[in-house]
Formats: sequence, C-alpha cells, structure tokens
Amino acid sequence: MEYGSGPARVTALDGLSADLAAGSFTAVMGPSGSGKSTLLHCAAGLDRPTAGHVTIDGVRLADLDETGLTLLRRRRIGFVFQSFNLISALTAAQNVALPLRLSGRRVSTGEVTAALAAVGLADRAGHRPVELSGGQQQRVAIARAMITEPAVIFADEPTGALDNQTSRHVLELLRALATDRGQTIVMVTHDPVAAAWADAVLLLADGRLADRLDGASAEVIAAQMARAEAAC
Ligand SMILES: Nc1ncnc2c1ncn2[C@@H]1O[C@H](COP(=O)(O)OP(=O)(O)OP(=O)(O)O)[C@@H](O)[C@H]1O
Repeated sequence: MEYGSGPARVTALDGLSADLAAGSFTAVMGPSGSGKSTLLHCAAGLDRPTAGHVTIDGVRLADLDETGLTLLRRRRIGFVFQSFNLISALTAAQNVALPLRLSGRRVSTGEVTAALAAVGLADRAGHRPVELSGGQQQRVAIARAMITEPAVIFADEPTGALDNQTSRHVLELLRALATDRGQTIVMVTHDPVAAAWADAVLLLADGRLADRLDGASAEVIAAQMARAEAAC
C-alpha cells in the first residue's frame, strides 16, 4: 500500500501477506508508523490497497464497487475504536441499534436487549454515553459491533483509553466473540498484556510482517516488541 506520489511517496505496507482463520483472534502490533492502521483500513475495506488484495468471508473486496463495499462493511464487518465513537445524542440501546437501521433491517427490542445483556449492560439501555463510564461506553461499542453478527470485528486500540480492570473486561468480551460465536477479531494494540489475549500476534516493522507469535505470553510479546522498537 503506497500513499502519495513522487518524492512524497510512502510505502506503508510492503509485501505483507496474512491469512486469518474464521473465529481467530489476532493482535496487530508494531512501532509507530509501522503500518498497523493502514493494515486495518485496507483489511476492513476503508482504504483500497494500491497493490495486492483482501478477501473477507469469501468476498474479494477489489471486485466490489463503492456501494458493494459499503454494504459489506455494514453487514459483515464490525468496528470498535479507542475513542468509542458513540453518538452522544442517542441512548445506549439506540447506539446499538444503529447498524441494523443503517442496513435497513427491522430492529427488535429483544435483539438490542440481548446484545446489551451480552456485554453486561442490560440495565443501562436508556443511558446516554455521557452517563456511562469509559469501560461501559466501550462495551456499548462492542454490542453495537456485534449486533449485525459480522464475520469480522476490527478493533483499533479498543483498550487504549481504559484502566487495567476495565481493559480486562473488554478483552474477555472480544475473546468470547471469537471462541463462542466464531467471529474473527483483528485488534491493533500497543499493549502486550492485551495482545496476549489473542491467538496470534502479527508484529509489523516498516510495513512488513516482521514476526508472527502464536500463543505467546505478555512477557514474550513485550520482549519481541522491545527488539522491534530498538531496530527502528
Ligand atoms: N493518508 C496518508 N498519507 C500519507 N502517508 C500516510 C497516510 N497514512 C499513513 N501514512 C504513512 O504510512 C505509514 C504507516 O502509517 P500507519 O498509520 O499505518 O502506522 P501505525 O503503525 O498505525 O502508527 P501509529 O502506531 O503511530 O498509529 C507511516 O509512515 C505514515 O506516515
């Protein structure tokens, strides 16, 4: 994936190839500028790579026009961001229902209540984001991401703004989505403790896949990260 042209050209991803199995939980790590966000954006169909291709749930993204891509994102992909990105004027329940409304599906209260219950917030359905803690807001964001039963959930630093205890709760939820519901989770993180919840860690350096760690502990991940940062 290249940005810009001429002397301003930047190769953000270079020859990176990864196959993420359905129902797997993958963490993406690497020094600042190593291409993590670019990878997430390309993989989620938010950016089109200048070369190479992305296949999600059997669909080649390059074969879709903008409308097709938008529909795929709405129906097959969920997003969770570091800053929660909830709509402040809407209640928790209305925020969770939004992806269903956007994809033109009828919204049943039962469905929304079930999603909020799955993240432990059944009793906060009528609260607006400002009336919820950071961890509760992130759990609403996860309920919103899972309501369409997407094939893949992309999470960009989902615990970056949370304390340890609250992060743990959010990571348990993401882990359960992969293990219990077979959803594929791809999470960018700087935190080796968060990454240790994943099945595998992709370590990027300079837009390339520098290493892949399977089932590694937080200590092993931290040591590899330190090595990668020292090499930068
Ligand atoms: N829109 C853009 N235009 C030009 N260059 C870009 C653009 N987006 C990213 N880049 C460049 O591509 C490279 C990878 O950036 P990216 O944001 O993917 O890194 P990152 O690993 O997510 O970094 P961080 O941890 O700091 O968020 C960087 O050199 C960055 O400057």
